[in-house]
Amino acid sequence: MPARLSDAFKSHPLNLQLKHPDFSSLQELPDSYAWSQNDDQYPSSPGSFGAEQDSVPVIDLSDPNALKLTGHACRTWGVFQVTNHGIPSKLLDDIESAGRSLFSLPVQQKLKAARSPDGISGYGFARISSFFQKLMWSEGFTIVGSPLEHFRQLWPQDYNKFCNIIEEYEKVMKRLAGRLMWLMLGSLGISMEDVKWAGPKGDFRDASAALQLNSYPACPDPDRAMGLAAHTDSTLLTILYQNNTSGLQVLREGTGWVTVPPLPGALVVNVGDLIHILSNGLYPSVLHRAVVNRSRHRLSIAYLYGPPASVQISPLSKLLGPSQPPLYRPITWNEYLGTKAKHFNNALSSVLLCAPLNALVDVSDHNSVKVG
Ligand SMILES: C=C1C[C@]23C[C@H]1CC[C@H]2[C@@]12CCC[C@@](C)(C(=O)O1)[C@H]2[C@@H]3C(=O)O
Ligand SMILES: O=C(O)CCC(=O)C(=O)O
Ligand SMILES: [Fe+2]
Repeated sequence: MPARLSDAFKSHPLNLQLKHPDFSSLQELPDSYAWSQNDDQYPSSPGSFGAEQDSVPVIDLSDPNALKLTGHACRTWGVFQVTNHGIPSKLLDDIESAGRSLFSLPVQQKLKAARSPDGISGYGFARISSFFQKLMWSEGFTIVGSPLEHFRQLWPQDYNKFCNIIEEYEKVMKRLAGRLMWLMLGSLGISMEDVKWAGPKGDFRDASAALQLNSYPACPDPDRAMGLAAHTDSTLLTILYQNNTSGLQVLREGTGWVTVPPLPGALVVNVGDLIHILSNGLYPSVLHRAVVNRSRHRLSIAYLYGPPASVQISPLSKLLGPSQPPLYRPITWNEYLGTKAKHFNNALSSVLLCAPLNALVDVSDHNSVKVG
């Protein structure tokens, strides 16, 4: 029986089944949602006001320099936005309205499609909620494999229409993700023969993925609430569509939290932990979070892209040499998700092989490998 992404959490069930609130009925922030500095170990936003030059790179995929620009963005930021990506704006509108329709269903209806404690798909709080004392001001819906059964529960009449949108969205995102993989890896001098699991056509045919719909309702006390706590994605890369409301922030060394502004038609691409491992730390995964605001409902749709579930991911041999020993041990995607479920933001260091001394210090501004 080959490994399946949907089984990733079978041996890591979540013990807390949280009660789901009706956000719109809350006029005040309940204490269970009020975060203080201690609830999040990361610096709060000093911001980068006016620092025009310190903004997340935007890459036009039709630019002849896209390969170089992508490599540079991955080394220095771990995140960038792409334009001219070829995803039809109608499809982005459709997935946004599907998300809107889902989250505006009555709580009782949404709970019919609740994620089970050891499952990956369904409605609920973000999985990482279990690592925090306070609740996050958000709800999510995760799709791995067919959403048919859950959608039948949510929309007994219209489930087909929504299934078709998801299917189409996953199809085009898979293609874009493969293209982005080659821009990222190509920039490191990696080609098809170096990545056997990319398949005979190099199209990452057997890649797996999860689709995460995130909803952040308007919040009566946004400065004390957290939409989605700081994390890195346990993926090769993540392609994020955000509606016209800002909230995504990335942690930039030396600057603090930098907002990734929604640009009409653009998509955000994050470097995930598995590219961090593949690139032997040359492309560090980016720590990011979502904040909320007082007046606007925010939606985001994350396409979480990973390798075929049973492939062992390890630093690419072309990137290794006598002075570049492998920093990480081989690990499959499922195994990594299990590690994340146990160690959360220390998952990457738990895969670290004995660290050479020069990896413990900053070797350059942004290429440092953090331990612990
Ligand atoms: C394939 C994935 C990646 C997961 C777990 C599993 C399905 C849902 C993903 C997310 C989506 C929301 C943030 C995150 C941190 C979470 O809580 O659930 C992600 C997590 C990860 O990137 O670790
Ligand atoms: O909503 C956002 O902007 C971030 C979502 C995210 O980080 C995720 O789904 O992994
Ligand atoms: Fe994320």
